[in-house]
Amino acid sequence: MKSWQQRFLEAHRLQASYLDTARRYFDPLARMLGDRQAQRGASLKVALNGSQGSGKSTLGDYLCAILKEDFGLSAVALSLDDFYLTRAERAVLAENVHPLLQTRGAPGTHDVDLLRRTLDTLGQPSALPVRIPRFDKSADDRALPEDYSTCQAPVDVIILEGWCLGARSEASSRLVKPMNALERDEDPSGFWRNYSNEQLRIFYEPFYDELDFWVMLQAPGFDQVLRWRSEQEQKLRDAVRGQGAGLMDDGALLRFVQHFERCTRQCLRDLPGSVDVLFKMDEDRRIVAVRGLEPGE
Ligand SMILES: Nc1ncnc2c1ncn2[C@@H]1O[C@H](COP(=O)(O)OP(=O)(O)OP(=O)(O)O)[C@@H](O)[C@H]1O
Repeated sequence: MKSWQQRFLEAHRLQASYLDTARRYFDPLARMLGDRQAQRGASLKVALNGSQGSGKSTLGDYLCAILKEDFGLSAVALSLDDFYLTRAERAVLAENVHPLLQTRGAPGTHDVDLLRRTLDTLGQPSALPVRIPRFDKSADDRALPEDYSTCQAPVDVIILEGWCLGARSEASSRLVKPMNALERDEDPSGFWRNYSNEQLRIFYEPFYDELDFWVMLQAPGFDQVLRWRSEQEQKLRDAVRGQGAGLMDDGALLRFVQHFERCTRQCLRDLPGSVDVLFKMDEDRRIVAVRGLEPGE
């Protein structure tokens, strides 16, 4: 095992078996990204979609590490979650558009313009390090600029991961029937989901055209997403050992996940056919099928 791999496993508290998966699937993906970047001769912007808890940020970090250590390329991984509108901006939307927009998550609660500017800046030579926004989930607000991370540009490979990255607007006829209790009880007129849908059409879809390469970690289904999310919540509870004020119980978690359900289901249904590389996963996050890439030995 290489020393950077050892550091990676320790930092992510992963079993060594992650490296078996990586050797077979993620190393060939890194090679592919390196080749694409060389062909472009400029920054390669990679989109990584996967439902909540599917392993996106872990994969993003792994790809950055291998691209740097084994391929000598500069790389950075960003999360769409770091580009949520501030709490105050969402309060204005909640007041003026729909109360559900106070909750971060659905399309319409990201600052797509800030995201686009950040990615562009990371692709251009710059004398000063580029500042990358960070969202503080415990405060439910964007962190102060002095707490942003920084990165030296230009970056060869920029990886952007997000659970709704790639979600597209739908025909309004598909929005009529509520998908869950949250939509039925808190958005009976459908105004919230139509607003979100319009945001996808106007802001997110044009942004997708600026991304060069698409990867998806496909969960086995939406029910699994809830299970993964509650596992994560349990780990957080264990980590804070009883001081878990602000952490969600099962009812709160179910309501929270319902904010994401429509887009997550849509991505699971529609994205697999259009991404460059697709990894299908089982409930233990084992890769059971792959498309768009020749697995290694
Ligand atoms: N290939 C894998 N095999 C086993 N466990 C994994 C794998 N990838 C990630 N994990 C574990 O799954 C959990 C979720 O991973 P991660 O945080 O990367 O997911 P995510 O998609 O970024 O989640 P979120 O959307 O909630 O931020 C972590 O505990 C991580 O260690």
